[in-house]
Amino acid sequence: MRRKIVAGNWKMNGSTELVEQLVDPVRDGVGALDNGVEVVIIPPALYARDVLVRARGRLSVGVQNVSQWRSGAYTGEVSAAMAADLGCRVALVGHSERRQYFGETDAVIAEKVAQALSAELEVILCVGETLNEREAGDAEAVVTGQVRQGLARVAAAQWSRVVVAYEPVWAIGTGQTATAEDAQCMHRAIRQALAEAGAPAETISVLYGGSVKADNAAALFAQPDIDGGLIGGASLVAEDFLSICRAMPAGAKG
Ligand SMILES: O=C[C@H](O)COP(=O)(O)O
Repeated sequence: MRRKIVAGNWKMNGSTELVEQLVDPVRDGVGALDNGVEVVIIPPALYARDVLVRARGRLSVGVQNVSQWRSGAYTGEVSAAMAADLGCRVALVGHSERRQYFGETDAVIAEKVAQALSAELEVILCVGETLNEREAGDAEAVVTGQVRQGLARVAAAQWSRVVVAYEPVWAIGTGQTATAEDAQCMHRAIRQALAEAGAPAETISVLYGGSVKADNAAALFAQPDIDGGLIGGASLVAEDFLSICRAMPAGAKG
């Protein structure tokens, strides 16, 4: 059986005011759900503590990035151990915006995954192809390669803290979503790649991200290999985010 997860990545958005307006209604709304979904808020690291003091129950808190180094003279970096020390449960690693704007390679991402897991955090590894890669027919090879390389250093005992998020880059923030069927195909391929990497693939949650909204979430979450969502823009409005959490079907996955 797999965990069903909806994570809200605020990206570089938010303020003290947004934390005050959004977290309590989301927490209370999640508390009233009976579909078994676990919900994560992933604010900018500076607001993690403010979100943490308001989050409880099935609402947990994550960070959007961690350093590939454990500690030391790395000005501006936030370590996985610091995030764990604060009470965060989850680290997002390898988001396409980190790959695109900060030059993160699969090798660096593998280091970050290792740091997060050794700090006892859960990891959501983000993977996804660009439009050019899809049009060239390379989408599956690119995505499964990112899975293999990003998770190359995961030890056998750590797989229970690994989640993968498939986000086609062309669908992020564009209003374009992969069809539920296309997303399902890629999720199946990701699960196959996980199995080939020696992971207990049928137990690992694979989330979909990229313009997920209240009106397309149910069709995506109904697919057998889509175990939840990684939500950007729609996670900044409590009612939009909660509608997506509510779209998760009640039955077991996997
Ligand atoms: O991390 C979240 C994703 O990049 C999706 O963002 P979006 O829902 O705004 O398309």
